[in-house]
Amino acid sequence: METSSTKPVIAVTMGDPTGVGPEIIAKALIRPEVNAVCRPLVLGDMETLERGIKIVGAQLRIETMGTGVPPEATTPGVLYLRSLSDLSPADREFAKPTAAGGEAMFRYITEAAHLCLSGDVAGMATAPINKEAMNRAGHKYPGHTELLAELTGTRDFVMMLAGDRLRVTLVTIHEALADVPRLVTHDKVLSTIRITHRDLHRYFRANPRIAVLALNPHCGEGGMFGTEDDRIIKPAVEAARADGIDASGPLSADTLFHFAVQGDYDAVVCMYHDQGLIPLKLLHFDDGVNVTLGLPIIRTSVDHGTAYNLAGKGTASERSMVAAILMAAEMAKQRIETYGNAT
Ligand SMILES: NC(=O)c1ccc[n+]([C@@H]2O[C@H](COP(=O)([O-])OP(=O)(O)OC[C@H]3O[C@@H](n4cnc5c(N)ncnc54)[C@H](O)[C@@H]3O)[C@@H](O)[C@H]2O)c1
Ligand SMILES: N[C@H](C(=O)O)[C@H](O)COP(=O)(O)O
Repeated sequence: METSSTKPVIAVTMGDPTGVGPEIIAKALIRPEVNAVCRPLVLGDMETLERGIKIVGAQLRIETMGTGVPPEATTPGVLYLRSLSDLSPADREFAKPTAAGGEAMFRYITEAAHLCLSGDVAGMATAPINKEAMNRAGHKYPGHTELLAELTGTRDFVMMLAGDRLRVTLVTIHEALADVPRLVTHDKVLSTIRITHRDLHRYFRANPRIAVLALNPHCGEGGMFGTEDDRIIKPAVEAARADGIDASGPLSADTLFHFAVQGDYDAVVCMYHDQGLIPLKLLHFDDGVNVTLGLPIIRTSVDHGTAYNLAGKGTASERSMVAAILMAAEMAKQRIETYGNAT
């Protein structure tokens, strides 16, 4: 069990074996700032990780662990691995994800979640997966977020993408744009605001200032460009304010981010995926972190995908992977200090 005196163990899932995950993990795990604050335990495939280490030229050797976690005094230059697959060369061909690879991705994620729930590790950080391949393996989830919500029995959860100048949370995630107006309901907006407030308060700052975006241009212009802002979003913000949450909105999305990055808000609640992720990745593509709020476990992730055009070249940036691991370790430290344990 984690205690405040030890560096937290963070499970790092390898993700898609045909993407850049193994390479950015190898690059991240030789970074001194990572090993200074946590003990990474990689969940993945031995041969795929060996290949990633070789491609990036990292001074790392793999030490496999059937059970257990890395020792409190980890050895520099060691990648501690729980090997959970034995993929064939055909399933490890760059940029050609397969169903067997999708099954392996699913296994890495589920094992990491179980280790978090049992308290064996303090949190998890995920490398990118190919959702379509995981679906081809029979696991019908839009991504990690929904799978982890099911594994942890979480009904209300929120995707947050965070950098040091901007944090966005999403009312709707991987939905067709045509479906968004129907999915932006009073309860969903209010629940997103509440979870954003609760977890920002828990992990990042007291009484966070939360901006809530309008769905329509210029907040619907009095109904000329849509009525969801007045009819649905405004009452939800009012209900959040009645809870004592410092929420403002609905606010016009085209100008709000200018003020948010100046520090006027601690988070921006966005109505749909690209409304929030375009400005976030414009500003923080290199160092942004995807955090799943509302779960009983700590989960962070890179803010990018499998980068197939870079897979095997050793050129993909590890900065977001590093930021995700560091954020998971910081959140775990906060939790251990507050509650005595990380789960
Ligand atoms: N966290 C995740 O699991 C996650 C996130 C987004 C997309 N995906 C999946 O990844 C696959 C490809 O998606 P996509 O092409 O839309 O997005 P992508 O992020 O893989 O690629 C978009 C662009 O960003 C570049 N890029 C991505 N990561 C980079 C890095 N670390 N360093 C340098 N450049 C980087 C890529 O080279 C590409 O030019 C899809 O299957 C998608 O579902 C997974
Ligand atoms: N929407 C995320 C992004 O653009 O980075 C990404 O698809 C990850 O989703 P999951 O963490 O649920 O796989």
